[in-house]
Amino acid sequence: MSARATLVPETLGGLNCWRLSLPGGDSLRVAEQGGHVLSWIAGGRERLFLSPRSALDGSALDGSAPVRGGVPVCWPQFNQRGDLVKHGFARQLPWLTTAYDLGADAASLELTLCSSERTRALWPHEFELTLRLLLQPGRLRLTLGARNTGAQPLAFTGALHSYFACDDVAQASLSGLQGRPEWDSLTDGHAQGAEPLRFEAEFDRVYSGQSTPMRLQDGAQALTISQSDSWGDTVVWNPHVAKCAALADMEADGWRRMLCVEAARVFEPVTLAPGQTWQGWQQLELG
Ligand SMILES: O=P(O)(O)OC[C@H]1O[C@@H](O)[C@H](O)[C@@H](O)[C@@H]1O
Repeated sequence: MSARATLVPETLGGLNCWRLSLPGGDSLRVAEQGGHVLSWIAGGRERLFLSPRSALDGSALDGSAPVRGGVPVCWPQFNQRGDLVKHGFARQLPWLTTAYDLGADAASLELTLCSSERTRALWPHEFELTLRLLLQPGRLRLTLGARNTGAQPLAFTGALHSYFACDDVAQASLSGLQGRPEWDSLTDGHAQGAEPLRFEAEFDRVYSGQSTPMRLQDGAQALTISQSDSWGDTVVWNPHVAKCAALADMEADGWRRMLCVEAARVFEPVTLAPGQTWQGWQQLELG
């Protein structure tokens, strides 16, 4: 019989996690807190950035310190575009593990966050949010699904806020956003995406319009990042020196080792009628 994928519980700091591993060596570490992917090892190398100063002690559970790195699930609000806590509450609440499937060449894990007294105190809506992680050799697909389980319409924005590991972001480039409408949140300027993007200063921009696969080149390493059109926007963020220094959960030179490329819904909220569902994915692939 051929070897199959494994799913093993482990802890990181004070967080309950799962390690999902393929027989070929690729693996994923996911925390139940936030449904937060903390690590993706593919091709023998860590592909996600996780700040060593990140709060991994569960302090995020009181809403004060989300984990810095990996793939935070920002929902039901992107950034400060609403009355909720920045980037929404989903990244700071405990999720449940609801399904898994362990094959020889593929494995998946599903985590779910449902509305509760705690979420209703923050946001008066009934919902079911699922994150399905599909791991294959050299590839990870993250699919976020939202269902309105209440009797009233609900509207949300959000993101899969992926932090990619870089050897040196100042030498890295991101291509695939050429010509897309660009909004620079630092200057409030509008332009069109340049080809390729480079990161020599603080960078915080939103690209709207139809997405095509992007390629992150970091030295000899390349990653193809794609997303479903249901997201609508792509956010590219790097804090650079000064903003990084203001983030207590980042090391001084942490900005050099990361680039966020986020599948996002920023400008136009998704509205779900009672019973309606929405899905959006981001896929990461070596090469
Ligand atoms: O520090 P946080 O809440 O995780 O947010 C990080 C960044 O997230 C990005 O998505 C935003 O575009 C930035 O403006 C923001 O600073």
